[in-house]
Amino acid sequence: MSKRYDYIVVGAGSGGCAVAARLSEDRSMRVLLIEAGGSNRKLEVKAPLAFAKQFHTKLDWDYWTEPESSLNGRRIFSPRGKMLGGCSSMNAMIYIRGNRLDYDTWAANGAEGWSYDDVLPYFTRAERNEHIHDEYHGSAGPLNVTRIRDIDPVSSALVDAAANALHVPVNDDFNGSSQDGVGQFQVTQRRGIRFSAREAYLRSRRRNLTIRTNTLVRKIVLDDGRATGVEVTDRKGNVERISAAREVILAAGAFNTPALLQHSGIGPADHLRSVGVAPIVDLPAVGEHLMEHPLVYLTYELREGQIGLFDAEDARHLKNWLLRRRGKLASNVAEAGGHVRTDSSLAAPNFQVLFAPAFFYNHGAMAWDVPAATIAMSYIAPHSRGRVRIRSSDPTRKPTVTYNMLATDSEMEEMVEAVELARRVAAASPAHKVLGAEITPGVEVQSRADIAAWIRSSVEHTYHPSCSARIGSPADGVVDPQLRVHGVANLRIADASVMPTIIRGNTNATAIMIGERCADFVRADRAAPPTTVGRVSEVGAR
Ligand SMILES: Cc1cc2nc3c(=O)[nH]c(=O)nc-3n(C[C@H](O)[C@H](O)[C@H](O)COP(=O)(O)OP(=O)(O)OC[C@H]3O[C@@H](n4cnc5c(N)ncnc54)[C@H](O)[C@@H]3O)c2cc1C
Repeated sequence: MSKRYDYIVVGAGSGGCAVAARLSEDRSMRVLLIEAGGSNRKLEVKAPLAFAKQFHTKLDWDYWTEPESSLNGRRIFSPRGKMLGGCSSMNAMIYIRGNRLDYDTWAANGAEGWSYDDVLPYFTRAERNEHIHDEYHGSAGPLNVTRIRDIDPVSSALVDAAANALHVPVNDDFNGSSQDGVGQFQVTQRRGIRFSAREAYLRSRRRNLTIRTNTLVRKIVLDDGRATGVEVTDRKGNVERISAAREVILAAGAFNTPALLQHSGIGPADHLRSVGVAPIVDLPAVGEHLMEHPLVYLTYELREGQIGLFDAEDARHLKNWLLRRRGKLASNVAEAGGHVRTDSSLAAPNFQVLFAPAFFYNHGAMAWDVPAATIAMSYIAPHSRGRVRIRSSDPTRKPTVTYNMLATDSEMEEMVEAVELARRVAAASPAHKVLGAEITPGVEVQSRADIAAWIRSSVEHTYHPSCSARIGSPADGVVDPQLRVHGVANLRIADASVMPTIIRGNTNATAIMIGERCADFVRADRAAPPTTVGRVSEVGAR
């Protein structure tokens, strides 16, 4: 072992930046933050509109699922940020925390200390909201939250149409007393530029916080049931071991965190043996229970007089953004939307609707040659679960990912109803004044069976993989409510993989909240007096 730190945090994404920064507030603690990717100082990271230009580049882990059995065997592209800030440097910047019911359900099902009232102080501690100053928001935290300044008239028309067609309120704060309704999204930006977890937590350098980029963690080093460090490959390909005197904290995201555990011998023992990894802790839930939000895109041509973001790459818009940080390049594409129910008897919204004044289809990989808009429906209360499993003992190979998306009939029923609901919005006033012909699914797709077939052939996801190393008992979970990995001392997880079930919303704010909480759990354990670890026994029984 070459170097010693008190804490090693693996992964500088949403959760990892938060936990590393908070732990290093105590200047006597030496913290090492290790990131496989490099800098996030790139135009396609900073300019909000450009986020999809990162896909399939070196900023992206570029995951693809295994063939999905309910989706005609399609393999689904799943980008993941590989740079400082992780996915918060790649995402669409929507700031949503989910629904109160999500957290209260976590707590009711055994995640003690994770009710909405428990987590709210951590959301507000992390937040610096430029506009809203009430008991639901923070104004002194590191994460800047604002609204885009130049919302497109198409987005505003779709908000009004949704309120009219669906009889839901216009809501200017989905993170306040109610998540229901439609309106403009809050975003993690500052003055027209993306504000990732790196900008939030790593801007001021601390002598006791070391950040190593372009360094891949291969596995956790275990010694007699304890995590004592990590094994890494540096940018030159050298393999090195680094030790942690106190704890190792995994924050490598919902795909790579369970993969790292499995490479370290922590996971379903039979599977580990089958790929040549010696099991050390048989923990069957590692990599199981993966959840994601299925998403479909309804797209429409715009009527004459509307242009949306179609001309955003014109030089004058680039100039406007470069000089004034305003205009179309500051758009996060999904500028507005909200939370709705396909069945009014549901206890909470089951869909997030997203309005974009642009043609956004197949992850932005396709273009339409006249101005267009998108109404996307994200299924925020799904049931299906997938899994993440390493495919070999080689830590440089990506694991297999299977979402098992829309595996139940009831989920497909709700998706079909969501498509019908989106069409009601498109037909309502004032949307019908800005939207022209439907591009996808297209007017010929009308029966429920045809809509379901279209969904199977085109559904994607909302980029929110979660729950693959969830809080739960050793039988069906990976970590306890203080985020300690079962069966291994000095090892925690602080990223989206610990969510017991996926929240009804976008997952960046929650991953950051988890990082904030993890730091407090670590600090509380450090402050606690040492407890005995031995047990009494009869001398003769030894
Ligand atoms: C295209 C896209 C759009 C999205 N839009 C939104 C949105 O608008 N709003 C929202 O709230 N959420 C959005 N999300 C989701 C949200 O950003 C993520 O859920 C959140 O950032 C996940 O945080 P995390 O800490 O779990 O993981 P990540 O942020 O993914 O961090 C994991 C980090 O670990 C690093 N890492 C992984 N393996 C290793 C290893 N072996 N060694 C060293 N480092 C490693 C990775 O490179 C990465 O930096 C989006 C995501 C994407 C990809």
